[in-house]
Amino acid sequence: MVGDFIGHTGCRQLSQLLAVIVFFHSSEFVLAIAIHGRSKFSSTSLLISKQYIIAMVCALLEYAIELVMFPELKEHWWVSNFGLLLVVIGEAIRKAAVLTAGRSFTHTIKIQREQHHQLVTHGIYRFIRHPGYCGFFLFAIGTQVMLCSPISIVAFAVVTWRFFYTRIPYEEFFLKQFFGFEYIQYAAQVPSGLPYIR
Ligand SMILES: C[S@@+](CC[C@H](N)C(=O)[O-])C[C@H]1O[C@@H](n2cnc3c(N)ncnc32)[C@H](O)[C@@H]1O
Repeated sequence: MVGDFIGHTGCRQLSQLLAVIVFFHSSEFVLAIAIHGRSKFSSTSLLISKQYIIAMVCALLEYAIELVMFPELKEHWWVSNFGLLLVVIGEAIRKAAVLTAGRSFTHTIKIQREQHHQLVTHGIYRFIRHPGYCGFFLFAIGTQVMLCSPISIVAFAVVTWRFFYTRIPYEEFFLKQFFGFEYIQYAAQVPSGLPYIR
């Protein structure tokens, strides 16, 4: 019934979106529990905020309007498949970050150093200072490229970039307090992993 209304293209692109979103959030949740334990569980581990839901609803609205008014826009399969590739690369980078940093990777920014908190500079952190954010950035844009939604591609890129533009200096303020010169030296040598963020 719904399939008849949205057609083959809509069915495929929306089911791909649902699959990657469900995989992203459930794997973040499972990894958070595996690494930090059930006692540290909070809804933050699901990474679903009000702003995130609003962004996704707006993206779905754009998709629905374009699917009806400009259906040919959604038929650019090489664009859509490139979006899926971005999603997969983004996921791989992010999960590599979570697994490499282990207990040092928390979903909320630590403002006080905990005993187990070690500076991580190996694995993927040798090449990028913020692989978790870089991965999410690619993932978020990839979801909209996958849907061939031009407005949401730009909106998701701008909104996530702005979010990390303020979050990274805040996070690094505390990392410098925790690890001092070691972090300053590390930050001077390794790029953030996000465009135009030093
Ligand atoms: C959501 S994680 C994100 C980590 C990192 N910004 C990234 O994108 O992969 C945030 C927590 O990771 C910690 N953190 C960030 N970089 C770190 C590093 N290189 N070593 C240890 N802890 C780090 C911060 O103190 C913060 O509490």
